[in-house]
Amino acid sequence: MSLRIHELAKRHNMEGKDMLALLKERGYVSAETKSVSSTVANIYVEEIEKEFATKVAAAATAAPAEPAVVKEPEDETPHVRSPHGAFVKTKDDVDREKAAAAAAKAAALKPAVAPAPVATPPPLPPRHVAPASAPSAPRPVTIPTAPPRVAPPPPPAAKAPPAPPPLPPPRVVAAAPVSTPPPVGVPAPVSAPPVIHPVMKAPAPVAPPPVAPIAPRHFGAPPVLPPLPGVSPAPIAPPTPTAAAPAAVPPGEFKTIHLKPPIVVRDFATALGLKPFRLISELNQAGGFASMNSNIDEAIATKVAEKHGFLLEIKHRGEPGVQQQAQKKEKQVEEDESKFLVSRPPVVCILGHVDHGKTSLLDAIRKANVAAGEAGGITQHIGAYQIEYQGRKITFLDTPGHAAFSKMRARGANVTDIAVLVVAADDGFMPQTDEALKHAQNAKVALVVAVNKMDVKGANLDQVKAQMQQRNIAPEDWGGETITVPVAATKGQGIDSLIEMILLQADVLELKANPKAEASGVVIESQVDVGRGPLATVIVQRGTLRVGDALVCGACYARVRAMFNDQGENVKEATPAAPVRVIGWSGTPESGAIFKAVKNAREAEKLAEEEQLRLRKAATASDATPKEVSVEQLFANIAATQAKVLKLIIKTDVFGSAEAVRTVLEGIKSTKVSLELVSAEVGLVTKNDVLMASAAGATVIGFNTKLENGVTPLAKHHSVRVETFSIIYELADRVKEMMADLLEPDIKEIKTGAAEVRQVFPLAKGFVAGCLVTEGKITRNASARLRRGRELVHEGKIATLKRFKDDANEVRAGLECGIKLDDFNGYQAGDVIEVFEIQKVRASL
Ligand SMILES: Nc1nc2c(ncn2[C@@H]2O[C@H](COP(=O)(O)OP(=O)(O)OP(=O)(O)O)[C@@H](O)[C@H]2O)c(=O)[nH]1
Repeated sequence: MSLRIHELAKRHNMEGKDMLALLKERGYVSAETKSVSSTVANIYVEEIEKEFATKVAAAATAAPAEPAVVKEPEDETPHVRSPHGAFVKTKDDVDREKAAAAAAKAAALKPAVAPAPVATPPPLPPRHVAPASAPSAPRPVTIPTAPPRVAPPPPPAAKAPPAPPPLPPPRVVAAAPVSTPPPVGVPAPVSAPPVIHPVMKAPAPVAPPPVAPIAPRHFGAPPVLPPLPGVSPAPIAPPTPTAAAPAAVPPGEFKTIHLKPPIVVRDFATALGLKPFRLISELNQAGGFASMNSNIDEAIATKVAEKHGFLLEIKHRGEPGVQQQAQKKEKQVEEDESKFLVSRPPVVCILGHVDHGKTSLLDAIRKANVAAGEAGGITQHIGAYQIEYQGRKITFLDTPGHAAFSKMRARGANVTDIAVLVVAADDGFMPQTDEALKHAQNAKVALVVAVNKMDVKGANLDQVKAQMQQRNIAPEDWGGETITVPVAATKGQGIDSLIEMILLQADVLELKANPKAEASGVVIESQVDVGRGPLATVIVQRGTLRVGDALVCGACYARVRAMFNDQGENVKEATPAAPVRVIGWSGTPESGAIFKAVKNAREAEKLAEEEQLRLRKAATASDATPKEVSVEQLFANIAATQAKVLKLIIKTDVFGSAEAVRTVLEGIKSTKVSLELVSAEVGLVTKNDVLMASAAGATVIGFNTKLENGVTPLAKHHSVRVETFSIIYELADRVKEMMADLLEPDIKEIKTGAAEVRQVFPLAKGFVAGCLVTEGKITRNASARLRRGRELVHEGKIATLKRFKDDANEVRAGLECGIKLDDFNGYQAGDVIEVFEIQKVRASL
């Protein structure tokens, strides 16, 4: 809401430009505002209205006290202060003046103020500034000090003392400019405008201090700020507290105010002791648009604060003070939490080289547990399980063994407290043993080495220990710190002591968690279950996870519908280190991802959506980023687009397998054929996968998963290849074959036989070579070449093959035969005729 300046002026019988000047002075419009058709905000319109109303009221109440004015003829200008501090007169004032002047005239018998201007009709609006071009225009200003020129000689006042002397000199000075047009506006109007007031701004040098004492009598209460130059503000009007506060602070006496970003107009105004609208006006003048809840730029806020006599200190988050406070708070939380910390079971993972016995060891441990009396439930593979040994629990991550799972293993090591490194006693350290050791060391987890297969021939514990020493993980009995346990997994030997050592290590680590905290933990693996939807096995690291909790995990969220332990039992809650399979996810969260419980499902969904958005943005941004391409790269890219592509849709049983397959496929390198994963998801191979493959020209690969009903006929109908595997090596080999099949086959020459020319026989037409077959067999119509020593003399086909006089289809090694090659006749004894077949073989990658 706003009002045009000229409209506002009209309401108050003012000229537009006067109103504009007034508004500018108040800071209600920008100093740059030039046009009266500009608008002024409603909030200021109201201020102006209030102000003018106050003045009218003040003037009205001041009227009865007026006689005093009569006694002060020198002060012909009973003043009301204009909204901007200038002196103005009300109609009553003018009437009183007239009466007073007449009385004075009569008394003083002195030629006085000319009545002429008074008579001049047009009720001059507020102006005292007469344009130079219109000197004849009726002027509201009369000069009391120079009356004789105009005034008709009035009858001399008998009793009046000489009147003029009391006139204060400034008034005379003030009068002078009247003849000069622009800067007039002098506070001495005798002739009066009928209405409230014109704006009469006293020029600085003119406005005299003597005026001051008079003013309050007629004063409303101008809420005005800047004290007029030359006019002491104090006696004129008690400034409003808000307006006065900033101006009251003398320079050098700055008070400091502390604010935290963002600096909001409302708060900032409160801190400065300003009314918000004043602050808004100042900010608007400084450029830009501010509203009550706008944030203010820190630099501008600092300046504004200084202007009002304050030093603004902005405390950013992360600044020492804030950080210290945060740390203190964190420490406090920790201290509070330490009260609730209780011992928790260790989380253990088993790492090692292929076939060194990880699975056997896990089985042996599980069996030991079963033997210890935990029997009953049918254990389920959920990626992790818990055993209880002598009343203490241990969580084992059931990690897969192949190198392809190294990514998951690496994450596994990060979730765990203790890594058991399995080393076969006969093989010793192998490449994957070192890789696993690296993961464990990077994850800074405690290490226990299980030297397995101690029962096999060739087991050499000392050799393994020596290798450990070389790797700076010397065993305890060799002066090092690494707990080393010899075991034979398949025979169950040493398993108890391995578990005891794990528990000992756990004691050393003093593993604790707060079961009362909000639940958080790590996803071990996830999959899609037909009927139950996405499932994820998680390990709770902190707090207690309960059915009904809302979880967020990256771009996925869940409301825990149900939870199952590794025995397949329905559980209502999971405490720290407990592995549980959670149902109720929106998708399949990634292995190794962190989940945490949040306030409610809505919050979880919101956070997950934000993450999805972030990921999408990141993907778009990376796609959009222009990359510098060299000419070589350009050609390489062109070649790449021409290269053959094998498109695959992968479906696996669990998320970890999908990653493993992906890793294996990434390992297939070829410059001729590239691989493109259209998708890699968890679940059954569905008809939808087939349709997608048909559209994309892809092949569907299932790993450890089955086909949905109807997939096979649909695939046949759409000529889509669907293949399933349960062994990852076979999958990799088959994919390599498929890739190679996309290439033109290589042509291979296979020598099938050779014959030596012994004698040359003339025929009716040409010659025939009498040969002895020296190797393989010679076949009619086979491709052949004739060599003489190293020289290739002729290449053609076996046109005629005779055994004695009869035609033969083939003649085997050790037999004699007659051979005629096409129309060749230049045989010589000793020549060798080689026979070969051309075969197309699968191209190499
Ligand atoms: N003699 C003997 N054989 C063992 C022992 N432990 C494992 N094996 C055998 O070693 C082979 C590999 O064992 P796994 O437990 O499958 O080895 P892994 O490390 O899990 O293998 P991946 O899962 O392929 O990495 C199997 O044939 C086991 O029977 C042991 O202590 N003694």
